[in-house]
Amino acid sequence: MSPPPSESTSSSPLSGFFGVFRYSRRALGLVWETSRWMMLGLALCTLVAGVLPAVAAWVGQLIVDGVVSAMDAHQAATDPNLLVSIAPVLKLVGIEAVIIALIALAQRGLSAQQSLLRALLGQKVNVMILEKAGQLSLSQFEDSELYDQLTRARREASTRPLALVNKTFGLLQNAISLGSFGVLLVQFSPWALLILVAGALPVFVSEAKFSGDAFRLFRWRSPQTRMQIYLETVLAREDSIKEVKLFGLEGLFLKRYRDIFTQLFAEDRRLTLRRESWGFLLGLLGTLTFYAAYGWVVIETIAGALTLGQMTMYLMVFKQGQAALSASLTAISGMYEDNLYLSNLYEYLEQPVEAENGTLTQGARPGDGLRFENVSFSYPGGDSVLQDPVLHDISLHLSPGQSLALVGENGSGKTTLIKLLTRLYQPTQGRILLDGSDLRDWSAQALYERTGVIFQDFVRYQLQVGENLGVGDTHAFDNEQRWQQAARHGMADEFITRMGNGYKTQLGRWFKNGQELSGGQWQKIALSRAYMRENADILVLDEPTAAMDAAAEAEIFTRFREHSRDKMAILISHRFSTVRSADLILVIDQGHIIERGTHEALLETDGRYAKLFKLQAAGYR
Ligand SMILES: Nc1ncnc2c1ncn2[C@@H]1O[C@H](COP(=O)(O)OP(=O)(O)OP(=O)(O)O)[C@@H](O)[C@H]1O
Repeated sequence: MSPPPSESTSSSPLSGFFGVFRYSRRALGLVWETSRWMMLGLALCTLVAGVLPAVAAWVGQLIVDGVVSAMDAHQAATDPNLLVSIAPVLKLVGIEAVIIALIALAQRGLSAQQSLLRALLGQKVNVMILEKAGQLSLSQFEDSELYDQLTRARREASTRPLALVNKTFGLLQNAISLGSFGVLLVQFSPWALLILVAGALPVFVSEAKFSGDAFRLFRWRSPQTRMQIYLETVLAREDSIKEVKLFGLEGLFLKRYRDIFTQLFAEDRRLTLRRESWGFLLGLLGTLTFYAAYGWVVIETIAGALTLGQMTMYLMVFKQGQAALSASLTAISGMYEDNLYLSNLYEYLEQPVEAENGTLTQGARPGDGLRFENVSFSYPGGDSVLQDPVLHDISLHLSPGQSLALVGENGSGKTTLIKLLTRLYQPTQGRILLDGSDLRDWSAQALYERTGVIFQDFVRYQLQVGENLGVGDTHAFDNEQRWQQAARHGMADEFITRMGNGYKTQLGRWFKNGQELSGGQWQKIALSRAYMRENADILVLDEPTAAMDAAAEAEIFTRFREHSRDKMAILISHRFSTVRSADLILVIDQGHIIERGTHEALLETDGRYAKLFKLQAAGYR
């Protein structure tokens, strides 16, 4: 593993400072879209909580000076009336109490709105992230950098945008307070204001720098964090725990998990210690300036230049001013981190999506079927440029009513061919035509509706049995009649009706009363899911019966042939018993078609197919 990026690459604190506001506008926009009323409420509470502390300090001065002059008047009076002397001061105390109550109200209002917004905004950002995920192509998903961005974005989706908004408002509130304190302080001396600001500046510079370092660290080590998340999943999920236990992998994986943590923690500790020590040293400067100003105010009061009330007010203003300033600086450095998070989020959200140009819902030559014309393909990314293409110069034609079987060793490219045919990837060379028109020109919707595919690694949804079928056709997701019809075709109805809740039985172990199915039963579910596509005329089964018993397999194919009589059927199988009846068999070897023909013709040729067939047949004898 390479070391973390050197600190020399960090941006200057000044550009960091201006960069701090880069995403504030977008974060505010997000809040505005989420709830206008709450945003206005936040602004109002911020204003109130910002202005009133200075007003309270000013009223405080009036009270102290009022008390002093009331005391003098009371002593000098020949006929002292206590009520008359204290009435004006008591009125001021009452006003001060109301102001403090208003500040408390504004702060409660802020925290109530913030906590409601946190939930709403978290949900909104998560939905945005997931919607975007739905638009990405398969190859984008397989790009590890994009996947990192997605993981990082999801990890802090519910907190960061609101944190940025809160800090922006907090900053605004403190800026208003500081401004109003400034108005009071300037009357004492403009230098006092300057001292206050200068004392706090070094802390800000160091905070801006360290937050930048923290984020770069966070970004740099995202692959390790992902490995940790992955190990957590493997060690704590029911679908992997069986193998982990039997192979005794707990110790091995836990060690790896701990090692990653130890390494990451060492970096964290280093950064935290540096950040806090610098923070303390530079913070001392702030304290020093505060006490210097304190001394100054005291001297001026003793010298008679300030009244007691003014002294109290200035000390309060100094104290609160400094608190507001350091809160602003912490907010700014926090905003810097939030900004870096948001930059990652928007980088992800703004990933270009492959334009969907196709609009065709009908081909140029309806009924022509599928054609591959000199198709070659390499997987994007990685070292694939240096690698041989996964498919070379593939040409084939399949008419409606015909069946095609693909045979070949593991990794020869059979599934890849299906991925191209379903437009999950685009050919690197050549083209694929459906009814005489390039697949690229077809509308995605029309294409998906015409194809029913079951991949080897079909998804086992932790939903009800019926819904596991319903996902095959979103228009009929809840349609129980259609579930039953599809299940009968896929031979799943028999075991489904025997289950406790029939089609409403929950599958998987994630939820209460969830039932687990056998491998073959899951395959029957997947197969039935493909049959949900009533209008599909291209049916593709990639190893659909590998986990089924021989009787079920034979029955499945009899039904499949009946169902696909006038359709295009494509079958991938390592079992020759299922392959032999196909109208056309292609033998693929390292991405090349090396033989093609019917079962009988291929046996006659006595090539690779004949050899493999005889090998398998011998195994059964
Ligand atoms: N997403 C991917 N990215 C990069 N390479 C891939 C990807 N998927 C498959 N490959 C590579 O492409 C080649 C063909 O894989 P493919 O899955 O098409 O084989 P297959 O013939 O279906 O194999 P099997 O019989 O084992 O299912 C393999 O060498 C594999 O390593």
